[in-house]
Amino acid sequence: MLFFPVTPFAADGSLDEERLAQHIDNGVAAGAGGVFVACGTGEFHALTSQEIERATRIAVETTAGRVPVLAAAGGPTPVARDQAVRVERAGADGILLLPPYLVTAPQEGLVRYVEDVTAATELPVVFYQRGTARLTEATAARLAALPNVVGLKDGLGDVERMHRIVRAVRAVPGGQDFQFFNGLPTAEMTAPAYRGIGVGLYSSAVFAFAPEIAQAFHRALTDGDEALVNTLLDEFYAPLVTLRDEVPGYAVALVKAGVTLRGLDVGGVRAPLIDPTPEHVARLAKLIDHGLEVVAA
Ligand SMILES: O=C([O-])C(=O)C[C@H](O)[C@@H](O)C(=O)[O-]
Repeated sequence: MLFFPVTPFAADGSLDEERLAQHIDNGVAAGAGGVFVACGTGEFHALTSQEIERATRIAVETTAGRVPVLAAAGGPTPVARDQAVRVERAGADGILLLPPYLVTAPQEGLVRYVEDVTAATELPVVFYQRGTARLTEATAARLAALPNVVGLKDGLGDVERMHRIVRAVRAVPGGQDFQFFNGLPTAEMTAPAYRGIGVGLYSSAVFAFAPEIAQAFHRALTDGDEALVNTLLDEFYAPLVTLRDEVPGYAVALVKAGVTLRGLDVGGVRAPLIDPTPEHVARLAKLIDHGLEVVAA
């Protein structure tokens, strides 16, 4: 299970370091195989580079070598290069590189962006295609051939594009070792389809607040327990996605509310996201209770 922790904020809006350490420790104890700190679920878009470095250091200290830690870098090229240097200095094992935003770049420019950022670090890098960064299979194969690019995480949900990318990268020498991740919001919902195109790894935001449910789903999918996969999709994940889709940004805000519901107060989200309404939190609480009942049965 790949764990994408939230970033807790204190009442004054600052990074709550103690709670971040506790949250990460809880996730590792619950069986996380890797920690991706300060990424999408961790409100990368709302953090300063100093906070990203600090959060990475906390993740490294808390995990203490038990599992690898990857941290985010992204945005404008110089900022992303600086963040790459910072997370390397903080002890991360790898980087999740988020794309530049506000621009639609040509394929050549995306390659140049990844080259420029990866040149600032020795760390292995996973590129996250989402938003306006949409790779062709030829570009993906070029990225996969770069010395420290080890993986591609997909946040677009264009299955045909991703299928073409997987096939193109796998066909080049060394491409068999390249890692693909399903990084869509509430990735379990698309996990069966992505397995079908050779993308077995996925990031689970649900793991952050209901590791029991995320683990049970992952086991059921791996073991071919279709009945449990379908029950969890129908009775937990699909209604969760319905709730998530009612307000933009809930893919993150609901996760944070879920962590607080499970007993660790991680505070609210930073603008421009908004916290779920009390009615939505109550719906989330019910869903979590039901999901836990299903996996305990
Ligand atoms: O960068 C991120 O935080 C993600 O993409 C991870 C999420 O875990 C996403 O896959 C989800 O919502 O399940």
